[in-house]
Amino acid sequence: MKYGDDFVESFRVQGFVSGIRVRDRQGADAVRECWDALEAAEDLPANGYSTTHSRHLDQRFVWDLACDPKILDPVEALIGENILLFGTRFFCKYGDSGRHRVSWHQDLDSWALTPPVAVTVWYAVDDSTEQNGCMQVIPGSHRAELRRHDTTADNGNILGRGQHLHLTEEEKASAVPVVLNAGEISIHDGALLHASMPNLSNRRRCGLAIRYVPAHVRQHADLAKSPPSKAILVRGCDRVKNFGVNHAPVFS
Ligand SMILES: O=C(O)CCC(=O)C(=O)O
Ligand SMILES: [Fe+2]
Repeated sequence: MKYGDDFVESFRVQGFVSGIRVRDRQGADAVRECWDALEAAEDLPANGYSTTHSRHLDQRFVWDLACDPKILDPVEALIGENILLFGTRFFCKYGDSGRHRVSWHQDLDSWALTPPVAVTVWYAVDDSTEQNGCMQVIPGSHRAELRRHDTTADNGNILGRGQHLHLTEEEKASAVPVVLNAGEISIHDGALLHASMPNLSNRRRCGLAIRYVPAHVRQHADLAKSPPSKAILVRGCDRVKNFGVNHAPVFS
């Protein structure tokens, strides 16, 4: 099996994997063109960054990525065969602004999940490098407790609630960049400490975060800090229906 014990063990120890190619060059160009078109059609702000949520519900290219076996196969190896798509979000930082960034955080902080199990796939729409502000992660940090996040207003921080964590200098020094070519993904554990620094280049850096949970998790909607998820079954079966039944979008 392609995603066997070594793959799972590496994820268990490090809290992330990266460099998995899910679209060839032509396919990656097609995704980028779809994002370019969406950006233009909706006049998504180009004054530093743009971000938009849940576009798997109305954009076929996002839905197709979220259901692609090339993505679901490694996700299945990590969270099991019954998989709910929990959410999607574009994170796009434009060059030259040198200000917009994603603060240090753990994804699970917002979601009130029991058990706290979730993974985020980050699909590189553009090449993502240290110069244009690729994601940074702290390997192994997912094995500690979830931390209490501060929420300080800071309009350079792309995260909606301004949530952030203060890291020690030692922790920051252990961060590693997750460099990806367009068409590749990384996957990180919902408890992993991660961030991304400002885009100091003149090249856009767009990525699509795709979140998945196993069907057995429960969300305490009253405790969640972001809107409750309308999670959709994308592989396997859901016997418990903790999120109700949310239908897949239909595209004409
Ligand atoms: O795209 C980024 O810079 C950060 C993404 C992120 O925080 C996530 O995918 O969970
Ligand atoms: Fe995140």
